[in-house]
Amino acid sequence: MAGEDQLIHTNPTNMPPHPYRNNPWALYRALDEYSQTRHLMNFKETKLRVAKQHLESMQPKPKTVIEFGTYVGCSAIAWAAILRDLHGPSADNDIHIYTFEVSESIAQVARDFIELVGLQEVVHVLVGPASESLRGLVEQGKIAPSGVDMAFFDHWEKFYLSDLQLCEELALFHVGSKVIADNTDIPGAPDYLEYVRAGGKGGEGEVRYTTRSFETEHVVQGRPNIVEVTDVVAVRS
Ligand SMILES: C[S@@+](CC[C@H](N)C(=O)[O-])C[C@H]1O[C@@H](n2cnc3c(N)ncnc32)[C@H](O)[C@@H]1O
Repeated sequence: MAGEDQLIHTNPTNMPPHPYRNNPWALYRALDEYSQTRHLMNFKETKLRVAKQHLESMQPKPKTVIEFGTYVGCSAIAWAAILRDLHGPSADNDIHIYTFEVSESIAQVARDFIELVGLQEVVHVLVGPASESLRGLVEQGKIAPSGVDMAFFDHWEKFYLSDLQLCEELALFHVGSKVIADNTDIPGAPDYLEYVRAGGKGGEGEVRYTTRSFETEHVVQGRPNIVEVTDVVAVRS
């Protein structure tokens, strides 16, 4: 090999490794930092900390997360990193993040980031309205009844309540599952909050919840932003 051929061969292999390759937390932090000065919708680090504590306290350890609203994959990458930290990298084929994004072009950015950090076996991006994607996963047997350990709501707030009720209809929760929701205060999801604060639909044999609003260090419109953490305390009988 000589001349041009040699250059082509050695150049890429001599390049320094990409700083985010196989490093989910480094990419999450870089995106979070970027979001502090530029437009990027993401579940901020100060809020993620609250959610992370809840996930770490779960017994048994959570393995399956569904996420409503992927955008560029920042929070999906964080959920996968948290689960991998909890179970160790050898458990990659046993942990799953299913994340739903309506925009194909945005989903492609997320897939590229997910691949860059080496999480393509763990994070599954599904394109289309979240409710349709979720039904599809259940029909295909990819998510079993009682198979969701945590559901994260971070798409458009008008869908929070109906999509939570779809999870109930599909019997996805078990006692101890968590439902975490962003932006319930601003822009606001009042019907969702009213529902979880009432403990659910009510009535014999229905899914029941307890819920708490956690103030975070992330300030929006002069107030600490809320993360709503809801526990499933009873499932449909
Ligand atoms: C706030 S961003 C998600 C941010 C992401 N969870 C993160 O923290 O990195 C909301 C995303 O939800 C998507 N979305 C809104 N409604 C949706 C729906 N019904 N089904 C699927 N995706 C939806 C939007 O296109 C947008 O990309």
